[in-house]
Parts: sequence; structure tokens; C-alpha cells
Amino acid sequence: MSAGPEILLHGSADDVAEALAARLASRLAELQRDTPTPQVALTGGRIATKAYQRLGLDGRSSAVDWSRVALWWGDERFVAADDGDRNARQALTALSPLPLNLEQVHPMPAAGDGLELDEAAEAYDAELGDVRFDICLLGMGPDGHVASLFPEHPSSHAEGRVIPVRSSPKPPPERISLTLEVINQSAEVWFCVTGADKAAAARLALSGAGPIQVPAAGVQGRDRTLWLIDRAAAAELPPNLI
Ligand SMILES: O=C1O[C@H](COP(=O)(O)O)[C@@H](O)[C@H](O)[C@H]1O
Repeated sequence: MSAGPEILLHGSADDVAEALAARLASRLAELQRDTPTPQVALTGGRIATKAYQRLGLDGRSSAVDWSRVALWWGDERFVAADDGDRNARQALTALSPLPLNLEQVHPMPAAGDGLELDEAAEAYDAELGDVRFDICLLGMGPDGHVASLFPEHPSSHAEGRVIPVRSSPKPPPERISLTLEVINQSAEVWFCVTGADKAAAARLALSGAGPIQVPAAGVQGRDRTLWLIDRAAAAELPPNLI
């Protein structure tokens, strides 16, 4: 059963990225002792991408068998596959030095792949099937959004597991997102949150706000919910949480 969120405080955004990369490598190696292919949902965002770059550089020398890691995405911008805005493109470029098994890499469909937005979300739902993530990584926007679930927006209270998102408050307007239903089936959820512009949202997410107003507040892993956070983003947290 999940305990409350665990706050892991770091000095700077770079420290969070380094810590995320190191934690991911060590947890994956640990999981691989008992699990043939750990299932990981990746996030987009600047800090996560830095962590992927670190893993791309150092990951080969870790104990992880990268051919036995399945990669999924928590959300995606519905743009062309070669668009630099794609979360998957950014992550896979960074991770390209690793010997991943491409059959275990599951990017969300891109615009121009032959599917409309709704069909693309349905196709990803079917591909996901009954997979539950061992680790789900999440960023958080300054407005408290997670994946592409935005506050007070239809995405924050949509039904289903994988949803099409239109009129996203953050560009690009069309996206695909997992819902909290799927995210919260993950054994472990790891937030990576940095910067002073996230401080107010972090405080709200960790002090009982509603998930429609602050989607990050509705996230809870089955076993663990970690917040890898820098001092700037943690500046408004109640002292008892740190
Ligand atoms: O649009 C998105 O933004 C969030 C947060 O990004 P960050 O750069 O502020 O960390 C990210 O979690 C999400 O995957 C992405 O699509």
C-alpha cells in the first residue's frame, strides 16, 4: 500500500537530473533480478531529458540490461514523428547510445502516421493493454499539470485510460495523455520538479488540492510516490514535508 509522498530534496535542477539518472539505473538493475522486462513510462520535460542524456552517456557501464527494459510514454505532443517537440524524439535521441530493444520501445503515435488524434489515443490504449508500470516518471508544469492533464481543462476529468487532448493550454494544442487511472496503477511514480516557477504548484499538489484544479495532486503510486525536487521548487513546501 502506498505511503505518502516522499520528498527527495536536491540543491539544483542539474542535481535532480543527475539523481534521476542514477536512481533509474540502480532501480532498473534491481528490478531486473526478479522481473524479465521492467515497464517504464517516460515523461517529457527539460529535467527528464537531461537525465536521459546522462543515461545515454553513462548507462552502458551500469548493471542494467537495456535490451530488457520496456519504454512507454505518459504523454505526447501530437505532431510529426520528426518534430523536435516530440517527447519520444527527445528521449530516444538522448538514449540512442544504449542497446535498447526497439520491440520494447512504445512511442505514442505521431501526427501523419495515418491516424486521427482520437484513433491514435485508442491505438495506444490497445497497445498498452493491461501493462502496469514498474516506474512512471512525471514532470509537473507551473500550473500543476502532469503528463498532458491540465487544470480545469477537459483532460483533467476525462474518462478512459489514454485520451486525446485538444486545445492544450501549453502548445502544441493536440496531445495524447495517459489518465490518472493508468498513472496511479504504477508501482512507483517519480516526479522530477525544478525551478521557482513550480513552487506554488508543488505546495498545492502536496497539501491536498483537488486533482481537477491541480492534476499533480491526484497522483499516487501503488507502492511509492517520490518527488525529486530542487530547493527552488521546494521553497513553499511546509517544513514538515521536507
Ligand atoms: O508539456 C510537457 O511539460 C511537462 C513539464 O515540462 P518541464 O519542462 O516544465 O519539466 C512534461 O512533464 C510533459 O511530459 C510535457 O509534455
